[in-house]
Amino acid sequence: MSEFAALRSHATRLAGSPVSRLLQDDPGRASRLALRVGPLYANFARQGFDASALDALFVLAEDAGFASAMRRLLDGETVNATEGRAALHTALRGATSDAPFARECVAQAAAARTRMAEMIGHLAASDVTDIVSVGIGGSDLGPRLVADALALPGARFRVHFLSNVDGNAARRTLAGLDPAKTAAILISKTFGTQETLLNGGIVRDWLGDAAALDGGRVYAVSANVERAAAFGIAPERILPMWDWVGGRYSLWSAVGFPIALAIGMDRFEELLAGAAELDAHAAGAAPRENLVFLHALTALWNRNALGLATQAVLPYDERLKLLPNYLQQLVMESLGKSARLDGAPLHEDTVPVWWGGPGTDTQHSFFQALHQGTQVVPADFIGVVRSDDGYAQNHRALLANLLAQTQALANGQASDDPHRAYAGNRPSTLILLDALTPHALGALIALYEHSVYLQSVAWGINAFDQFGVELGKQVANTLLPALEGKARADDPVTQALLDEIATRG
Ligand SMILES: O=P(O)(O)OC[C@H]1O[C@](O)(CO)[C@@H](O)[C@@H]1O
Repeated sequence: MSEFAALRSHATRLAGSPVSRLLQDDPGRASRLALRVGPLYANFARQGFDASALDALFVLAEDAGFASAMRRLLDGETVNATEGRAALHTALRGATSDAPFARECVAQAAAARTRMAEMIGHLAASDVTDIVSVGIGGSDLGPRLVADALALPGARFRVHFLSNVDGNAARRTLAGLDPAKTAAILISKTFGTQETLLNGGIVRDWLGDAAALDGGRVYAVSANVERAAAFGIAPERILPMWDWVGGRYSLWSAVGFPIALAIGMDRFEELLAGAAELDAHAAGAAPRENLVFLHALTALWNRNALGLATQAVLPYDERLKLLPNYLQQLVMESLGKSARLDGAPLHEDTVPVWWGGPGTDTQHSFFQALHQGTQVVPADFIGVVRSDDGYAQNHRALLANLLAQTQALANGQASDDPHRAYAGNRPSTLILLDALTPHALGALIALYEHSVYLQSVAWGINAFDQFGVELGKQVANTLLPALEGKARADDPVTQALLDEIATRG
């Protein structure tokens, strides 16, 4: 029997044992299924596995080679086999390997940070007050999340993010900004992304003569210096990216330039240190004490043993409201695959659909479905123990709601009235940050990065390519002439739609 089949037989055995019963039968469960790593605490006691199912999960971890896979990642081996590359985002935040290539990458990352700090100093000495960061996907979501989560009132720079090719995004972003006090950063690993080039052009034109102030107010972060230079950005204002870092794993690199501008270089370094703490833990902790292993195994349990098709992420902190958006790319672009590394088809389901939003708002939108819908949705609840917002009563209410929801989802409540009955047994993991510091956020994001990687290892897929997004881009390019009326679409439905647009346009 395969490890996955073994998991399913445990799920069948446990079908009549809801989480509330597992907790009754095993009073030590609430504390035994909890782990702490630095600023993170995670409790898995409300997930549906018992001790022997957990044993089976750790057999899977052993057979899939979780520990050696972590080592291969950190040592810079070619874990992105379909593109023949390493995925050394860990080298951006600390020296966790003695492998020569990994050490060389650590040095390159440090040199880029030094240049970035110099640029920040230069901007700080200017009269620039606002920064427009132009990028999309991995060149946007991470910086946007972290800047939004950690920027403090009264920061030296206001940082704005522009991603969508919809011109309304540019119009809204630039409204109210003064070109004489604004600098722009174009972030694109390839410097070939349609959205970023179009929006970058809009911002450059909007800056007008101001673009040349202070020796140049348009910066780039890219692995393609030639294309960035052809766009008109001087090489001394181009920070590097490398093919050994995937876009969605790149916020720790110079892609984090807007983060460092928003929160300061010192706090950016703290963010990296938090991630490095998780890197060391993931690579060094024993399997049973390894938070990353347990998080990944829980995801595999819910997906492959229980067959649950979606996963919610519910941050109970307004500052983390963009975390679900960020995780959607990290998880679904990494794990949305149907072919194994060797090209063979997969016989297990891979990524569930990730979705979510911040509590308590979402309690008043989609939580009804979590409590009484016919689909069981496992959830990661994320809370912050200490808050410095100055509203202690609100914070207690926030935490009370967080704890109440996880409890109600797990335990349910019987009623003779089916409309008022709660089935319970809805799995969740509760992750608590001591406080929302750069260090803790770095650790949290690294936890998800490594959990995603280990899930890919269990499924035998590549977490670091994204060929699935290419076809749509190619088709869109072929349709540009059709939208100008200069060509016809090959596809009859698309042509009918083009005709409709032409009639109404
Ligand atoms: O940084 P680039 O090259 O502009 O790419 C942006 C994003 O586009 C994608 O290729 C597809 O969404 C992502 O993987 C990437 O993060």
